[in-house]
Amino acid sequence: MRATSTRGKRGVRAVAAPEGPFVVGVDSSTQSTKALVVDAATGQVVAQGQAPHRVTPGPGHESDPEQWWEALGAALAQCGGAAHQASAVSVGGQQHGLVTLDADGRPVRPALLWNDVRSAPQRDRLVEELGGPGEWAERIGSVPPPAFTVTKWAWLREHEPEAAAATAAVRLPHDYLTQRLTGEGTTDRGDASGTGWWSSRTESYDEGVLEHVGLSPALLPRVLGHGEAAGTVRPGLPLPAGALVATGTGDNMAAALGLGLRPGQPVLSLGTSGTVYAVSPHRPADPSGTVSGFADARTDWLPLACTLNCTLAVDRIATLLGLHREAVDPGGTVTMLPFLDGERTPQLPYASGLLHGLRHDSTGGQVLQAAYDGAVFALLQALDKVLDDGPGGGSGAGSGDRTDAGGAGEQPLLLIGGGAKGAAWRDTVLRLSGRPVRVPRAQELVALGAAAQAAALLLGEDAAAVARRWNTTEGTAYEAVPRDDAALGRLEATLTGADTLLRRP
Ligand SMILES: Nc1ncnc2c1ncn2[C@@H]1O[C@H](COP(=O)(O)OP(=O)(O)O)[C@@H](O)[C@H]1O
Ligand SMILES: O=C(CO)[C@@H](O)[C@H](O)COP(=O)(O)O
Repeated sequence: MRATSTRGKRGVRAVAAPEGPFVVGVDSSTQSTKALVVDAATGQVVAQGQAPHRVTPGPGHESDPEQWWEALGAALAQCGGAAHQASAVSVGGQQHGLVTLDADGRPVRPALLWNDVRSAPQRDRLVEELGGPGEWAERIGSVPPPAFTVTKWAWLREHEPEAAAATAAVRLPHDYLTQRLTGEGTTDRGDASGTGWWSSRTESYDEGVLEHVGLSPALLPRVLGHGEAAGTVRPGLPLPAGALVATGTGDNMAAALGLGLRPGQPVLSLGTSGTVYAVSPHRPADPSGTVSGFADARTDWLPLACTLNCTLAVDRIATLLGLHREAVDPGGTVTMLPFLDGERTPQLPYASGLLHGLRHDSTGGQVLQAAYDGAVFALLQALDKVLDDGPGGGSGAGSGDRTDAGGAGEQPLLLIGGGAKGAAWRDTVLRLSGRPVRVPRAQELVALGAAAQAAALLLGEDAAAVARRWNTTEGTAYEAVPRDDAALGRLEATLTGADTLLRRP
């Protein structure tokens, strides 16, 4: 396959002396916090740091929010003096997590994370009790999967009523960190749209849903408008006191900003979660529940499908096989559905991993390749639905802001997230999608998007325009290869054939 490198005049890897001012972008995601100090003029990353998070193993996935705050301090400390010169900061964070705070602003219990599927029974009940999938899609914009905050709050009330009763404030991960910086309870429309209690129809909290789950709106943060400031950094924190704090947003919305996405441009992100999404001028409302109808961090929409099993699941299979993650072999008849955490796309919260088609001559490398194939297959199955979403029959249809790269079928998939660094991931996406792929050279697109949001607030610009000015999509382009329809057919047949097994609680 042929690869070509694209390079703009002022790429994010420019080596010229920074012009300033400096801004800080933060990605507080599932596995770690990453902080970038960025030159607002050029997008050049002048310093960066990263510190890990602990996630509980087992049926539930939880993390202590205090630990995210400590990780943010550690990541900023690694940035050295540059962080102390920052004039603005913004925080992108993993979506959906339920952070419950007491009257003193301290966590009542660890946060329930997006990939914790224990709330699947509460989810099923909520969808039924409030009018069914069609009503949820029309009213909220999404049929909530067990990832959404509303299902986690329902789980908490049922399983730990004393923790729910002690809760004086409910926050999302990025809200929690923003509040630690500013002292103010704020959020943005992008992250709010993943709670299940923010209506994309009215663009406000849905009091009917909140009443149904016994949550007072007074416990929720104020939803800031696009471009509004969340506040300023308080004294005594690991950033300059008085620096501006932008709204922040969910990690996928931040990456969309970081790429300066135009409507219709598809993105495939390979991290703890796998996601496929595109910016759209149309409000999504998918009653099948495959596409979450998120708002983006500006004034558009972000139809998105998300899998629970992506890089961590494939790395786990590699470890079980005793293989390096790149040690894949082509060919063979093995199929794997690597649903180690249950799955959200397809909607199989009770599923576990499934291996099929083993023969005497199957190699370990083929089994590993099958894990990559299964993870990518789940994402690609949802991609067409993501791109078809909206009344115009395509996420870019009717938009004056449409990319000039031609029809949706010809658009390269932008491949981002930690997995985009790996050849096995990239080759699997090329082989199963049949699409051209582009891997931006800039690697931390969530943190870069948050930095663009901070720069936009500081300079009075639009955040996506800032990212475009920074040339963040510059990178290596890979030509399309013929799609491996045989492998896709085997996966489809395994998924259909094992349906009963995969649905069993
Ligand atoms: N060189 C690499 N090749 C392939 N995968 C990689 C490489 N480096 C990191 N990863 C993968 O990236 C994942 C982390 O991606 P990231 O987007 O940072 O996750 P998250 O934002 O969910 O915390 C790890 O689980 C790991 O499997
Ligand atoms: O649940 C979703 C999106 O709906 C996830 O994409 C989370 O936002 C977690 O992201 P990562 O930590 O994997 O980046």
